[in-house]
Amino acid sequence: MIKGHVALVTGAGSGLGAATARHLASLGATVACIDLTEGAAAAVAADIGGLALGADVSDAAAVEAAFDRLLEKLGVPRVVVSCAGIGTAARILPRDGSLTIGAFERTLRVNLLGTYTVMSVAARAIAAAEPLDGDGARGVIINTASIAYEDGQIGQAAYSASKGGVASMTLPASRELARFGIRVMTIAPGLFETSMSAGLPDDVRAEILKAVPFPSRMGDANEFARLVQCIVENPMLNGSVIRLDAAARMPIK
Ligand SMILES: NC(=O)c1ccc[n+]([C@@H]2O[C@H](COP(=O)([O-])OP(=O)(O)OC[C@H]3O[C@@H](n4cnc5c(N)ncnc54)[C@H](O)[C@@H]3O)[C@@H](O)[C@H]2O)c1
Ligand SMILES: C[C@]12CC(=O)[C@H]3[C@@H](CCC4=CC(=O)CC[C@@]43C)[C@@H]1CC[C@@H]2C(=O)CO
Repeated sequence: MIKGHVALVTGAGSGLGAATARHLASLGATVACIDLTEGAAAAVAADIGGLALGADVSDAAAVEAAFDRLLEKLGVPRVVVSCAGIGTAARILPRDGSLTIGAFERTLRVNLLGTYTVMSVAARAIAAAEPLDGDGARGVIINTASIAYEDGQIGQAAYSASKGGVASMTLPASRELARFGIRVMTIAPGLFETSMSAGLPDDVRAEILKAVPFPSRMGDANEFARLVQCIVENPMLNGSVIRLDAAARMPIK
């Protein structure tokens, strides 16, 4: 379902998404790269002979328009990987007494609604495509949560809620889309070396790394991409959330 097929990666302009787009291309897929930062998506797409699409995944109309262009240019993607997301630091009761409801809403809109929107638009197209094998497989959708969905730290209520929603969608989505031959899986990464984690203060990063048993280091984005490949290539992986975290359990803050 990779070599000779079309794949779609959101958040492909950076980090885990960019590594995944590159890896799928190296395995013979033609990859559409969606990102809010179209220039970043274009740089990756240019490197891998793919298609760059600028879209805000929290904007359903923008996602549909991007997907229409994808269908026109490349055809139906059989592998869809949602990496687009934001890391939000927002306490419920910040010291300045402000309310952080706007930060919560934005985080949920991008990380949860955006993931649902891409999954919905993609599933509609994949369900109408021809089956690829004797099982009747038509495609696989891989979403990205975070170990924060289970080990959320102080200041991560919004982020953890958004990732908890992504994780919780996995089983019902896989159950519903099974009849169309579409698998749904979620990866919950620990701490990986990307632009997003670069925003971690050094003391916070050091505390998190102390809680990473082995290998006690930040993950490499290519290690995330290799798990995507494993999921695509193993048809028995469906409806599950896989923690990719070196046995990490994040500390309280
Ligand atoms: N890096 C980590 O340690 C880590 C750990 C756990 C989970 N994650 C998750 O992995 C995913 C990828 O994160 P990353 O570390 O590669 O971050 P990153 O910031 O390097 O890449 C995220 C990409 O998503 C894009 N994006 C953000 N909002 C968007 C939107 N509304 N529409 C379209 N594109 C949008 C950004 O422009 C960026 O290119 C995110 O969902 C993140 O929450 C990351
Ligand atoms: C998202 C994640 C954990 C966090 O909450 C941080 C984020 C990087 C930017 C941040 C700086 C802070 O001072 C507060 C925390 C946070 C929002 C981290 C990037 C990846 C981390 C993750 O998801 C671990 O699984």
